[in-house]
Amino acid sequence: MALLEVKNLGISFGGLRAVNAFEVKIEKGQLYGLIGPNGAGKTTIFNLLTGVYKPTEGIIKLDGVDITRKKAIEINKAGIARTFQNIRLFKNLSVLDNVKAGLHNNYSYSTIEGLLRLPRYFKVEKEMNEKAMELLKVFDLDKEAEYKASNLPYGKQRKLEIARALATNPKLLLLDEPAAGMNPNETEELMQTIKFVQKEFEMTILLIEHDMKLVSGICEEVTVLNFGEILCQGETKAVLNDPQVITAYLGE
Ligand SMILES: Nc1ncnc2c1ncn2[C@@H]1O[C@H](COP(=O)(O)OP(=O)(O)OP(=O)(O)O)[C@@H](O)[C@H]1O
Repeated sequence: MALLEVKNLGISFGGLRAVNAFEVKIEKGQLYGLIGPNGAGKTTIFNLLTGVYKPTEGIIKLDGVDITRKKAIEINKAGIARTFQNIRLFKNLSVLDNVKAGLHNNYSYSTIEGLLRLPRYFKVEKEMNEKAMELLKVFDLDKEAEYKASNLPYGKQRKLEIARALATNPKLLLLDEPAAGMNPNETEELMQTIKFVQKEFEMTILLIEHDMKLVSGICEEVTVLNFGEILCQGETKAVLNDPQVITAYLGE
């Protein structure tokens, strides 16, 4: 059974058909790419998968469970986490607290336990600190744990966003243009990090990306969208060499 199975997904905004008949099957542990020109509908698909938008039609199944009409918070709890095209960190919180914010899905104490600083509060806080530091180490951000998130350089802010998404303990991680605004060295490092997350966390990852080096370097399969429709889908190398894709998208 595929971890993510999407059938006949569509959404219209007024007269605009932003996504039409979108289908995909992503297996557990796969690294999958979603590509296409600006305005093709990629981010809209992420918004549909995460419950930000409700589809006009179609079915979304995560691990066999229909999550199509669930609320965003329920979908996150069911196991889908994401990062955004424009970084959305808690800028004034520390790097550590940003990751801890993601951990609240899985660690909790009651308001009373928190207010009265009961033993459970200290136990849970200690566990959360340890877990958050573990995650920060993975991303080589542990030395900056106490920095304000907004003071991190751009490439590190992007990594922190991924760390925070992983803190929610997802089954599926959605990355929206993770390499946007990065220089080639940062992109290269990010590619290694994404591969590492896939292996180390046995994570299933769906990413939107314009950087073809990144896509061909790490994605096993891709779907190319064009005007909201699937143009081509399958093994990355074959898709990127498809004449239709080259003409419509790569422009070569
Ligand atoms: N809330 C909305 N209301 C109206 N139109 C929308 C809405 N969200 C997206 N669209 C439209 O849907 C189409 C697809 O947009 P989308 O942002 O998904 O494209 P994209 O492939 O992610 O593009 P990019 O690579 O530029 O981020 C665009 O024409 C966009 O203007």
